[in-house]
Amino acid sequence: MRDQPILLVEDDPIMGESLLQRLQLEHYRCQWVRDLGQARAALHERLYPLVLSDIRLPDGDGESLLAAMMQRYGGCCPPVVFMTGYGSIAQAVRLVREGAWDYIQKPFDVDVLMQRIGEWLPLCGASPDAWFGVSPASRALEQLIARVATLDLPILIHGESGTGKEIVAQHIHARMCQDRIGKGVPPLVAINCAAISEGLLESELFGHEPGAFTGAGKRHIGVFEQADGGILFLDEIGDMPLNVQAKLLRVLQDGQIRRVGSEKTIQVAVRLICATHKSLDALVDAGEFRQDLLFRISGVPIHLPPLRERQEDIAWLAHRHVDSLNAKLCQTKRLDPQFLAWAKVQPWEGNVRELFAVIDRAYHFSADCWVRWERSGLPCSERAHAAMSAEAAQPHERLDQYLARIERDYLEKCVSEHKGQIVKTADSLGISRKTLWEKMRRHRIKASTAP
Ligand SMILES: Nc1ncnc2c1ncn2[C@@H]1O[C@H](COP(=O)(O)OP(=O)(O)OP(=O)(O)O)[C@@H](O)[C@H]1O
Repeated sequence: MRDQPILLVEDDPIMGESLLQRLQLEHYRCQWVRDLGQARAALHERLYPLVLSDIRLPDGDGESLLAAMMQRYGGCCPPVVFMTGYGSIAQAVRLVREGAWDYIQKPFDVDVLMQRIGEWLPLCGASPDAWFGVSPASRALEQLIARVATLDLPILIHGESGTGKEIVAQHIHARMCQDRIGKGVPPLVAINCAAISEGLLESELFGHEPGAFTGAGKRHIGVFEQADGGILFLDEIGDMPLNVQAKLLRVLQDGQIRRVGSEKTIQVAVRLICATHKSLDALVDAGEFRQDLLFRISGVPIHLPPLRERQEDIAWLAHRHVDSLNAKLCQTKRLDPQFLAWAKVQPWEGNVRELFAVIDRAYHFSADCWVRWERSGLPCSERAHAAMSAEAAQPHERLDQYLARIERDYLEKCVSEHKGQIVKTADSLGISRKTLWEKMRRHRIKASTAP
């Protein structure tokens, strides 16, 4: 939980600085913004597990912040706690009634605030739980999937390539596993109907007996049997030939399969999730897809919008992907805000798959700690230039704060890598032990940061 930054909205420089330092001392990551406009921009970029905000801001107040958050996230609003002076307690109480998480009255003991943050954060599970995205469309999708994940209905997912259809199937499988803790892991078997030749698809689905056809030397267990008791994910179902569709329909009606070359029927219990990027209705009209099969497989139809229609997800997905690359490669790279401004206006025809591939390239080619659009190898349109200029006009973090943050992160990483051994850490950094101690004291880094 401490890996996710808390958003601090505070216009008073002394209060803001001291809260920032204290939060960092407690090993929380924190992003400090000074007004409502900056808070809105920050909330647009990523999802925070907790927002700690002054109730009175230079360009608005608690009501405007809460309204902006509600409008942005609907019922999935990240928890917000207001810091309020004596004169605005009535307002704070009203805000809690309207959906704020809590309030704390100024002046407060910072130790008490830290203790309460420690209590609030584990309760803030709703927001970091976002697994698909933070756009209203993604949050609505997550809610729908939460409702249908445990129902015994076939699911039909429609969406362009790279929108995350398989991710949805994996999530439903994970939910199924949670429900069956202690009873073994149910299988999840995926097959791409477009990638298998017409002659082999039937055998891949239902299996075959030895000698069933030329080249069928050994018995083969098909994916229906492999997925018995779990989930079968049939990707690109729109590409399934009509004769196989007829056999699939029979299996779905009876719950029984017959291996190719066998007379014996086998009962299977499989939760079916189908996916396609094509319009199955159009295929039905064209006589290329059976309408009765379409009725059977579309118990719950789910549409995944393309990434360009859920722009708010871009920054969230991009940050998550960089975080996972950092974790895998033990790096501390960050996304350049200009990258995000550029990314938001790209068409992303390959959707999330393309976004991740571009980030991979920019990440690996970056010469410093920044993941920049210039390293993506893609051109910059006029629209993207305009978006980047607008981003550049936003107020930025002060240089001294930025440098201090970078120094702290780097020292922490080095101390941890050297398992807290000061002599080795100082040697690796090319500084004296005394300098290292002083820096650690200034940044409140403990030698016990080591694992
Ligand atoms: N919401 C998401 N969160 C995290 N990763 C995602 C998300 N959506 C897609 N991805 C990533 O994008 C890539 C493509 O996802 P996935 O294979 O699920 O898409 P798809 O719609 O099934 O694509 P295709 O139709 O081409 O098979 C994968 O690397 C996946 O991890």
